Amino acid sequence: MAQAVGEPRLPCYSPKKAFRLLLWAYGASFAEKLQRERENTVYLKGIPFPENIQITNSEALAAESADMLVVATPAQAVRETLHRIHQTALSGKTLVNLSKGIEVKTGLRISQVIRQVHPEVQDEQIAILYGPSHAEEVCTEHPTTVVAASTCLETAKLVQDTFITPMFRVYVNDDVIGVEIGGSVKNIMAIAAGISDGLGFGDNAKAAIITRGIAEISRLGARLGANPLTFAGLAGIGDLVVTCSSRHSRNRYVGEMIGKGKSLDEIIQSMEMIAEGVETTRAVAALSKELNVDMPITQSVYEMLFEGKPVKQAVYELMTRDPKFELS
Ligand SMILES: NC(=O)C1=CN([C@@H]2O[C@H](COP(=O)(O)OP(=O)(O)OC[C@H]3O[C@@H](n4cnc5c(N)ncnc54)[C@H](O)[C@@H]3O)[C@@H](O)[C@H]2O)C=CC1
Ligand SMILES: O=C(CO)COP(=O)(O)O
Repeated sequence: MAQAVGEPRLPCYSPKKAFRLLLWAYGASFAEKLQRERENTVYLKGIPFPENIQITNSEALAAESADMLVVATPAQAVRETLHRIHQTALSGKTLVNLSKGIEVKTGLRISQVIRQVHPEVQDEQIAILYGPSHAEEVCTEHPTTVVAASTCLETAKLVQDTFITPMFRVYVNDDVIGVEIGGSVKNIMAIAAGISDGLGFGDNAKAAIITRGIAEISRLGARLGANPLTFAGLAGIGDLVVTCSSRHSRNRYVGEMIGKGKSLDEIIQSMEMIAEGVETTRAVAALSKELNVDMPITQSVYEMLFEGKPVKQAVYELMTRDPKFELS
């Protein structure tokens, strides 16, 4: 974009931080490819790695040499990945989770999975970094805001300090439950929003999904002990808006293809990347039943994805439920 004469120049490019980064990649051949090409041509083509990133396929090396570990595998793979790390490697270290989802086989949030696999890790060592942050925009330094949550504010602030740049603004929160529920359950709403797009519905329908979606997310969060205000924040409405409206969203894409009549299997086969909302729909549909929390959009997405309910029938059923009081 042309810059107007006299307009102050934005300090667009963040000063590089002096951290040494070791990226653990899944699969030896993928790790070698990344190290050789110095670029992730599969996921972020055209973005060269900064010089301070090295790649490894050794989880032992990655964990032992780090002061801070960042977990960013697909949610359902966090458990098996952490199992490969020896407990002594985590002593006194901060673990930052980016992975968004609820584990299907246990119904646990990712911080709970971390604690279950590594009981020696204390809650105070764990932080969650969530928010509206598509990698495609972060890596081109478009302004992005996220939230670092930990039960220990010092840990949240350490993560804030570590990740913040002029184009990547990090807030802190102590509501781990709210941040994890907001950032994970929004993926189900993104599938619903995509289905709406695939059916050719418009802005009214999208706004309805976002608004009734956050109501549903808040109900589940409140039942689990979250602070309701967190859902007005970056891992609540922020994450929800971006995922329901972005062209980068994989979950919205899955929904759009479902809305256009494709089967879930063929959509997933055709994708290189993970759409967390699919498995999280399974987990949250079960959790909402177990906890007796009314989550009609989640239930409907579950029926469309896994029980073959026709999309138009699902929309009709959602729209003709008993009339309700808005704030219930
Ligand atoms: N891409 C994005 O913009 C954002 C992603 N996230 C979250 O980060 C997590 C990862 O997302 P992406 O990097 O986008 O996914 P992706 O699908 O692009 O990459 C996932 C990575 O996990 C690896 N992987 C696959 N199976 C694995 C296994 N069994 N064990 C360990 N690693 C395995 C793959 O090799 C790949 O490098 C997800 O939970 C996502 O919701 C959060 C914020 C933004
Ligand atoms: O959580 C995300 C952005 O903040 C990624 O969402 P999608 O997986 O839907 O692309």
